[in-house]
Amino acid sequence: MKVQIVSDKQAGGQAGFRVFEDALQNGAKVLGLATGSTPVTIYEQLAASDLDFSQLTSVNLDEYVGLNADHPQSYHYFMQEHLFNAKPFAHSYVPDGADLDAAKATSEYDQIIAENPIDLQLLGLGKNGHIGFNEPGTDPDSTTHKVMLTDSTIDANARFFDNADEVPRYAYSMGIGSILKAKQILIVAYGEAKAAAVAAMIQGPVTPDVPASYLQTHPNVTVILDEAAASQLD
Ligand SMILES: N[C@@H]1[C@@H](O)[C@H](O)[C@@H](COP(=O)(O)O)O[C@@H]1O
Repeated sequence: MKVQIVSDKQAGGQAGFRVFEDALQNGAKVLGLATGSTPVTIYEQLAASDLDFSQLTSVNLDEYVGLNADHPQSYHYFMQEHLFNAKPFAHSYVPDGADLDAAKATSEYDQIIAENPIDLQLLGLGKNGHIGFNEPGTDPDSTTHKVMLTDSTIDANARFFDNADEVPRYAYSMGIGSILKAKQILIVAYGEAKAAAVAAMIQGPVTPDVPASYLQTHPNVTVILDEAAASQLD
């Protein structure tokens, strides 16, 4: 894993932007995208750049089950606001949270990933070491699946909703196995609250207790951290 430590989120946005720029220069055609607060500064840089995504495909990691694409807290809506309005792709895929038939929604998404192998996958990191919505205990070979969110993830995401009762209890998420198939992975984390998960991801054992630790098994991972997120590394 290549670890890059930056001063703050703005510098992280620039560093992340350069990883995208290099990937595009090297011919990347399919970008795996993520939501959450962490990628926002990268999307600001991408949106303001002269990079052209109009011939590319994006594939997002996850979506809440039960939210329509036009719900302001859906990940569809987030992507529209933070990137796609400014930089439309030829095709953008996000799991269909409005489809309550989990077997159908997840198998259709696996088909999309199979047809669009991901060149660069962007990831944020959950405080409990989750990636996408792959909570601790998830099978490392998992493909797209329906996830019951943990209380810690519901609490962490409650800030985006009027109250915790409104946070959906389930999500569709690409699996750890799907994520590890990407040719290149960029994972970003900021702040003290992520420090323990960062140390476990990079220096701990590879274990289902820390889904992000499986990134140690991937040959091309870049990690961007601010100093607070890096503070528990040896
Ligand atoms: N499903 C998302 C993850 O993809 C994200 O990485 C994580 C961290 O979010 P944040 O970047 O806001 O800290 O939260 C959510 O659970």
